[in-house]
Amino acid sequence: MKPGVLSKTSAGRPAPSMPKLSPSGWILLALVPLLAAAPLLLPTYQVTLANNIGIFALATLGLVLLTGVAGMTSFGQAAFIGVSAYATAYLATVTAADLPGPLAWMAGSPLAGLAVGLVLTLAIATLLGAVTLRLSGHYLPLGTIAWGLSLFYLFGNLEFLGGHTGLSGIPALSLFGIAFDKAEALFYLIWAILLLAVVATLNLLDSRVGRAIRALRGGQRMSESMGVDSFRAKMTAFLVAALYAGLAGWLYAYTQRFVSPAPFSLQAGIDFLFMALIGGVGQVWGAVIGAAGVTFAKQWLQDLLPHLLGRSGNFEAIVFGLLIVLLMQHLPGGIAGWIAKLFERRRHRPTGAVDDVDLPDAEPLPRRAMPAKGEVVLEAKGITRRFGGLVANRDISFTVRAGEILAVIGPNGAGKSTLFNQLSCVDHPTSGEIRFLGERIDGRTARAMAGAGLSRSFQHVKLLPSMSVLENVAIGAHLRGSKGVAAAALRLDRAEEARLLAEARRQLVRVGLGQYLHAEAGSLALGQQRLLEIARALCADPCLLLLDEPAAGLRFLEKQALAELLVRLRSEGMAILLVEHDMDFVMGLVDRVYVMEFGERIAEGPPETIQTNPAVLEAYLGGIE
Ligand SMILES: Nc1ncnc2c1ncn2[C@@H]1O[C@H](COP(=O)(O)OP(=O)(O)OP(=O)(O)O)[C@@H](O)[C@H]1O
Repeated sequence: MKPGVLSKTSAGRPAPSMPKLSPSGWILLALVPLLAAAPLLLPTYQVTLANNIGIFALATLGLVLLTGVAGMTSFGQAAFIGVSAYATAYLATVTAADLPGPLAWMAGSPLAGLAVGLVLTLAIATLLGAVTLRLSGHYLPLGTIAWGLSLFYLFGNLEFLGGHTGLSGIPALSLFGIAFDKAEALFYLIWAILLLAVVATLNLLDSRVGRAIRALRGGQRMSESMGVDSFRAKMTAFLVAALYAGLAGWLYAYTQRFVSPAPFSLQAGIDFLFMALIGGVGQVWGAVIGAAGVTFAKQWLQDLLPHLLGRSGNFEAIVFGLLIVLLMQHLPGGIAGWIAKLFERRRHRPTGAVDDVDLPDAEPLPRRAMPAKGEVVLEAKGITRRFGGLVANRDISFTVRAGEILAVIGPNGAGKSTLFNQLSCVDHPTSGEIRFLGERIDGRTARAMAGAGLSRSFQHVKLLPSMSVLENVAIGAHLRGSKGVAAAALRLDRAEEARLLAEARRQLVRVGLGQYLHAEAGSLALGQQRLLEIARALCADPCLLLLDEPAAGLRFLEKQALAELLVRLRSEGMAILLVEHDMDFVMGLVDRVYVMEFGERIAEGPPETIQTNPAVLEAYLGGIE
């Protein structure tokens, strides 16, 4: 075993003697020699087809990230390719005299075409993203449709871009003295870029930023509460997708040596979505499979159908549509998803993220300064929350101190959830103040509070069921890392990533889930999922834990384990506030109880006095056993 590498014996499995190759590693190992030999063995016609597949796969890869992983549907991928292809074609065909003086050097330069194409694509994506990504629902798909349509007509109407006839006469690509004038030479360039993009995407998904992007599918309330900037994560996915489209556009211009508006139409944008869907939504290799599948299927239908149905109609589109419907019905995860299902023993990494390798024994992350035991951590001062005429919380005041557990109880509709939402900064009081470590926090965002040391769990468990337990918990440590997209794509984040995962493992061991690190989170029992949420909250290194009905749905032994954990956390100086229905659980555990009814306080004190308080017994109709 390598020094500095922990075996998985803590997870109950034997220590492997050498690092294992990931499934993607095996695919690459098999693919590289095949790709190296392909142009030498295949006829030029098929090499050209493979070049098209490579370019389509690059654009589809962006959609896999954007639509498959991050859950944002875009019809505009073809339009992004068009921007870059036109920029490349224009600069490749324009003469120096036609450009303004300082830009004259760009005429005929493929690298200038690449740079301008990428800059334009990213600038437009930034603008479009800024307008649509903050909006929920159908705004992004609609925005990309509008953008795809308008760009298509723009290309056709701009005189200097050749109008509907397009730009032709693009010279063969020549880079650093190497001529890419034949399909075979272009093949190596296209597939090298594609494989690099695949590896960069796999790396990105297997990182702190990648987890933030993948967490978008689990609902933003959860990820924002863990300190993830959802808008930034969306923008990252959007820009990476646009970057791949930009690269595809540059390659397209030099492969076809001619550009016109038709290949960048809305229809083409839809075709790219089909490629992503057929290949496998969320599967990085699905981009390659989808691009190849759709290209071959279209080719095959074009050859076959005229023989079967005659030459009078365009039947390919109809048969192709039917094939897609059938495929989606029978293989909703696409072809790559189906293959992954066949091969993977545990399907917990749909995006090809962290492989089942040992967790490095990393240096612990720095911890925040914790308040001294007894110090007031949270203070509610006269909180009132009105919904129109309804007063859900009226003049609520209490404190929670470091090393103390406070339970907020009350019958249904008492206003507990409303209070919890305000304390966790998801909602804000109509009047009154909330102070955290002495600072006023009402009005702040849940994300800001995650950074300040307030961490929470959810009444209805919010996790990413197809992600591993370890990765789910590592989302909690998001703010304790700082490496960005480039570092992740280039694998320069490994030391930090090791520390984040080691922290996630430490918290999982702490809550008693140490043997489930690599299990799919969705496969855990509800009680274990609640513990996972607590481990995720602890990963943020909080000084205040807000737990929303943590014992709901738990079996007796699970409740006992949870109570033991909370007692341990309290003894370590954690301030804990829990909203709970389960009286047995609360009374045996907490230091103080705050009882609400109809939005108001009816009692407050230690469990012993609360249990015999007449107002409380009355509120609970029948009393507490
Ligand atoms: N967004 C809202 N708009 C209008 N009324 C609301 C809203 N949220 C809560 N309420 C009302 O506020 C009151 C308190 O609701 P709340 O969900 O806080 O109670 P609770 O004690 O958490 O109940 P339960 O134990 O059933 O979850 C209820 O009458 C509820 O209908």
